[in-house]
Amino acid sequence: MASPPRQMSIGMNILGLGGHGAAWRLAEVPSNSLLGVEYFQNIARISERGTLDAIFLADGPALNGNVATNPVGGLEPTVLLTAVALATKYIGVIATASTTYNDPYNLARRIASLDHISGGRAAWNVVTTAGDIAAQNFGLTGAPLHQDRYGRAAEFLDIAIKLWDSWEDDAVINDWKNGVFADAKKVHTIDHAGEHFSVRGPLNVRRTPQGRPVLVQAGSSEGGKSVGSRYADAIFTTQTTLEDGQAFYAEMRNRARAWGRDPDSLKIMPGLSTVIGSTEAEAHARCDELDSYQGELGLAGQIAARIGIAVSDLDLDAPLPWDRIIDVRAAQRDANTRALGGGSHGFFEAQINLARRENLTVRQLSKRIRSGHRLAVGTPEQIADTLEEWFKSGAADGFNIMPDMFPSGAEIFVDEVVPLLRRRGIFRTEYTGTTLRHHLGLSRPKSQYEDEEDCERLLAV
Ligand SMILES: Cc1cc2nc3c(=O)[nH]c(=O)nc-3n(C[C@H](O)[C@H](O)[C@H](O)COP(=O)(O)O)c2cc1C
Repeated sequence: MASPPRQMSIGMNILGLGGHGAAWRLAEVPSNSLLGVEYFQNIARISERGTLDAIFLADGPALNGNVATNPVGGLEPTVLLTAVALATKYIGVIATASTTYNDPYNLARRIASLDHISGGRAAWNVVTTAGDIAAQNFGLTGAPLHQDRYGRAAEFLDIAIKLWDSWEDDAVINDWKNGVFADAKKVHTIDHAGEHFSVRGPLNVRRTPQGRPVLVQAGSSEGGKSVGSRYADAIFTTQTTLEDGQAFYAEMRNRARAWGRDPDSLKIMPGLSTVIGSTEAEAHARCDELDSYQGELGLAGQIAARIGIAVSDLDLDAPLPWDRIIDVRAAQRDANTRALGGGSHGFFEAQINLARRENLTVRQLSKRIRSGHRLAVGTPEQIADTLEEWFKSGAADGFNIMPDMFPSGAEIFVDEVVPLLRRRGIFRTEYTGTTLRHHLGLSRPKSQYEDEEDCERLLAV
């Protein structure tokens, strides 16, 4: 029987009041909407109307960014997404949480709770959290070294998966007449003793509707790619050119294969920042208006922050200072330094690759990147074209969309772009399941302890 046509996955990344740093200046809603749930529930309903796979919340345990010029900060994602899940029925909810500044038991429990409450729509975007500001909220002077962060992340994920598996699916018997609630042999301690953690288990939350919540991973350094290809169900990434997208996509599938995984079990979802207008001129006018609030230095400042060079050291009309860039990259690659303040290699590479491939000046580069991701400014057809191109040319299985402003940017995408993707046969016209794993085309994993049980049962024969 012919397999169903390959369909792309789409997440809606709710970055504050919009993916553009100046969104709050033209805000369609008051900035204190970020402290309520209605704003996020509304965007989730719009996204669900467009049969998107999930909404996504980035996060970090620090007040990052300049509070003098931006409404930075925000509600904690797992708490907020619980309220969003209750206001929706199908759309997935992806919460970002750090492996560096959490402990496995509590975080595994929180995400499992969200999966039960949402009826199997929860995902955890696994980050190790770059930057020194967060570190200083947890008794450290600076971000731990890259390889230390990812070493901890790998062990953290091992534990979280064991905890989520610690109740077998048929552990609960609920025989109230005879007073037997569960088969205790099917609720397992995990007895983990490792370099960073020791955790007894079991989890005090039963196995979730998805078996395990979906694991998303964001971080494209060597460590990030290793952890992502080994554990993640989906990768949120940031390539800015089609060539780099294709290279990353192929590399991650090969890495997954090397871990003994089916490469189709790993969905690659690059970010895309969008500014959409009914005409190209209208889209650019909308973008220029937003840009005018940030000014060229403000836009260049975002580039500077991600490459670890002061904006005052950049000449807007010149290319990036490649000699300095090479030094930063060398320091970054030196496992014993904390170049970029421990910042993201992924964002660093994404920016310099675009600048180098197209020989862009700083000013030109700053017009092509928003929130660290590739920026598409144009009509709904042009947005659908670039999504289709990346999807069909081996650069993406889906995308994490970051509209310039909410809610209008989400509405335009859902009402104007989604119908085009459907007509092209590359996106769903309706939900055919109720869990996020189903939407993403992922199977429901068995508990690792079932295998053990099966082995013991077989041995006992
Ligand atoms: C696409 C993308 C999204 C990210 N989102 C977050 C985030 O929401 N919160 C966070 O603390 N780190 C985020 N990061 C950074 C990494 O997860 C992590 O902090 C890591 O240290 C740096 O990433 P790297 O592996 O690219 O160097 C993101 C990185 C990428 C590439």
